Amino acid sequence: MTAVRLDGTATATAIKGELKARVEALAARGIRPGLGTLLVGDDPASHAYVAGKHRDCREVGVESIRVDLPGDATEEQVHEAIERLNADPAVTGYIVQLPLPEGMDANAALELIDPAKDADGLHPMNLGRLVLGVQGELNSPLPCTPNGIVEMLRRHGVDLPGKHAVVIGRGLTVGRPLGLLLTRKGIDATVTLAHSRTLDLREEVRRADVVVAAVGMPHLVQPDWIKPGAAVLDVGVTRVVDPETGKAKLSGDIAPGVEEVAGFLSPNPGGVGPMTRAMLVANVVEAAERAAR
Ligand SMILES: Nc1nc(=O)c2c([nH]1)NC[C@@H]1CN(c3ccc(C(=O)N[C@@H](CCC(=O)O)C(=O)O)cc3)C=[N+]21
Repeated sequence: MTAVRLDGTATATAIKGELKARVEALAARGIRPGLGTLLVGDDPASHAYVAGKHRDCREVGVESIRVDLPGDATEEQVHEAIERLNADPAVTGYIVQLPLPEGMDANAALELIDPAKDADGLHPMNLGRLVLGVQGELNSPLPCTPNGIVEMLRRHGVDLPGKHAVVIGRGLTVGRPLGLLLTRKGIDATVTLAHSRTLDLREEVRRADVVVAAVGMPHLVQPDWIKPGAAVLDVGVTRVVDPETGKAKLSGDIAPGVEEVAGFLSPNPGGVGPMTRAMLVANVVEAAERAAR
């Protein structure tokens, strides 16, 4: 048996097509959504991610505004850049690309974002609304990766109500908010949020109907951990240098062979990454629609 592929690239393309129509409807009313990105430093992975976000915007007809600061920028300069993005009327939504350089306080930066322009859904007010809105009734932007995961499962008909989801990783951008989203009324999964101190991770994963691995430990999840037919989503990425060739390649958290046991598999790359970017554009379009009402 081979798992059905949860194709994030194709799903994201479909979502972007739907967003393009909504952007055209806004344009007809004279409204132009614009995504800003603030990137500090020269991490090559972060540069590649940000470039992808601008490419997505172009495809959908959303304006994009790029602010890059050098790696030795001071915290004050970063905060000033955030204030300028808050004030710029062309920027209807924006993100502060994480991680910030060592020693810089990411939480302090996130708190400065105007919650109405928070395209990542990571401002404390929007995270608070995610906690408060048990039924999703508060209409606030959702963190892009969790939202992309749920949307991918929904579009592939993966059944969630009452099912047991094991999320591995408790980070700010994936695991922690995903646990909240999956337990929302209407989604209704039963969630185990596992992490580096979980005692018997294999046993937890064995009981899962849905497994989301977002830790950044290459090939952590093995085929004999998977309940036959489970949906498995690979979110973590690690750059692994091949000792023989010296070349870096990307490795996910899911080991080869899992596709023989799982019912659905979201690969990495080509899975949750493109979905994350599509949901970012969706947040910007939704914020513009919300502001227009
Ligand atoms: N404020 C903030 N918001 C984020 O959403 C955020 C962040 N910081 N920091 C880093 C992580 C990582 N992230 C990815 C997004 C897309 C791909 C993606 O599209 N990956 C492609 C491959 C792209 C490539 O090859 O470089 C794929 O999976 O197929 C990957 C990773 C967003 N993040």
